[in-house]
Amino acid sequence: MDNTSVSLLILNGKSADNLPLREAVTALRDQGHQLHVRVTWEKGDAARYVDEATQRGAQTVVAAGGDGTVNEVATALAQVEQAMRPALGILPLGTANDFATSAGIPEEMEKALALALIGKATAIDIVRVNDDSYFLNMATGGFGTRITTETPERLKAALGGVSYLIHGLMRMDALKPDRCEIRGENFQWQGDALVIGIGNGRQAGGGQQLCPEALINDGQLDLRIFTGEELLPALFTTLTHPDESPNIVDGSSAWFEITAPHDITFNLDGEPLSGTHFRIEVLPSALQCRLPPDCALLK
Ligand SMILES: Nc1ncnc2c1ncn2[C@@H]1O[C@H](COP(=O)(O)OP(=O)(O)OP(=O)(O)O)[C@@H](O)[C@H]1O
Repeated sequence: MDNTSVSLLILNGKSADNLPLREAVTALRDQGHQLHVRVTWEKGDAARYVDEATQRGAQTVVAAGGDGTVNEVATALAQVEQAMRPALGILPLGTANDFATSAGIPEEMEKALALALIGKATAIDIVRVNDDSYFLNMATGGFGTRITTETPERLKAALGGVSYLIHGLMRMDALKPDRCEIRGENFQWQGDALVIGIGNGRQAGGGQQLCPEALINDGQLDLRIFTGEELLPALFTTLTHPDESPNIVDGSSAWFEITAPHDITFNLDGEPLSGTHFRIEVLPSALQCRLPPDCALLK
């Protein structure tokens, strides 16, 4: 890529007041990059800015925010005609940044922005759920009418690790195992599931490796089902001694179909989706993403 290429940076408004980012943008502009910055106010703004980027013929759209921002930008990019689709760059500015962290994106602002603008673009998979929902990193699902997909902001800031995972994925008091059937290529399972993790990427919930072997360019999804009655013992054994846990079922497939008599709520990189039937399907090599050369998520 040359310095005359056009890039558009979509910045989550929550992170707009960020001096290191301002300095990094200035530094890259001084190097000759045509970099437009757009700030979001609410859901839907990212998609509108991706439209603008496409109309400008931008080579790159940078998602500057957390996993939810990356998801919104990636979802919008996946719907752009392939020939016109800009590459995705990522600037981690969220609370958890699970995708960026596991992909090895630098935390330092200028390095991350340089990678997002001029790093080598690699084809990666994105995942479609039913007709029009997508995720790039991970879908986590469970039963319970009061399942929340968002941790209250202050709690999120105060808690890390497992506490965040538990609160972020689902509220303990609402979670109960329930019957479901999961099918994939050469995979069939029926039973009481407590939590279902389907990974294109590896980690969710602030650093928890739910699908530790997942790769984002292998055309496959990694599935991990937590069975058993209670989340805490299951999670504890899983996260500390995954090989010994009796409460885990693993699978791998390019698609999974999940059906249940009662509503399941899936958290798709932060976006909730409820229903009794889900078809979750990998779209191989659907996005070009600027990633570090030694990215652990690439095969
Ligand atoms: N100006 C804004 N203020 C508050 N929320 C916003 C704003 N602009 C967009 N959003 C919403 O923020 C959500 C995405 O937040 P994002 O995931 O980037 O941050 P985060 O929750 O801190 O990240 P992480 O999931 O990595 O912890 C989306 O639902 C988006 O619609």
